[in-house]
Amino acid sequence: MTDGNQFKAALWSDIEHIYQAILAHPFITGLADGTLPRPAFQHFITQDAHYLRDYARVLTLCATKAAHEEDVAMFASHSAGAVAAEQELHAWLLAELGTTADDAADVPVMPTTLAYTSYLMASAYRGSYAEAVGAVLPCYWLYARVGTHLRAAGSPDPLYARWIEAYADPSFQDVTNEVLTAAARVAWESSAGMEILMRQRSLGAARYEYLFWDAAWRLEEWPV
Ligand SMILES: Cc1ncc(CO)c(N)n1
Repeated sequence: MTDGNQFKAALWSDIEHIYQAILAHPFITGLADGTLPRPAFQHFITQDAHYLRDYARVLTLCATKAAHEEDVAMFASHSAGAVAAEQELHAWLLAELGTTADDAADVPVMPTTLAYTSYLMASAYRGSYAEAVGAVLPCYWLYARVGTHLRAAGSPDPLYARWIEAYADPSFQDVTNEVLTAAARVAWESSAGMEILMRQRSLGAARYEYLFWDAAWRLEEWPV
């Protein structure tokens, strides 16, 4: 029931402090200035490859729940195309890091990765279309914003620069804008109560986005 632009502004104001915390995190500042230790980057890419497998499934659930056929097609295409492009990038980065996507797939899914993908799965399976969109929106939005922010300075490390380029790329900005448009429309078509649930799902996902960087920085493993 809220106007689209107003709703987008509300969603961003909910998560902006998390975006600022991400930009200030040593993982991100290290990507930009090239000081991020390679093991932390490898941990991140390895866990992100696990993440993307479930993320693709979650996007198909968004497609299934969508009310409008454009949204069905959009989420199905992101699940198949956009995620595949990221997996290709990851396979290339893993090769440059001296390993392979197959070997990375054998590394256990670490606690934060499991928590985040479980959160997305639960939001999409159990929630409404609005809640499912709320949960996936920060995945797009924060990466698009982080990529754009980092591109301004680039990175002296060629692998980190390549990663930054992928998310600053207009194609990633385009898919993000498509989902923002869908989010604004579903809010407009939803009740005030559902808008609140959608914003809660988005805030939770944004918190996991922060934790995901932090887990890589800490080289998180299962303590037991
Ligand atoms: C954890 C995470 N969030 C968002 C994206 C962007 O799709 C990604 N690759 N990984």
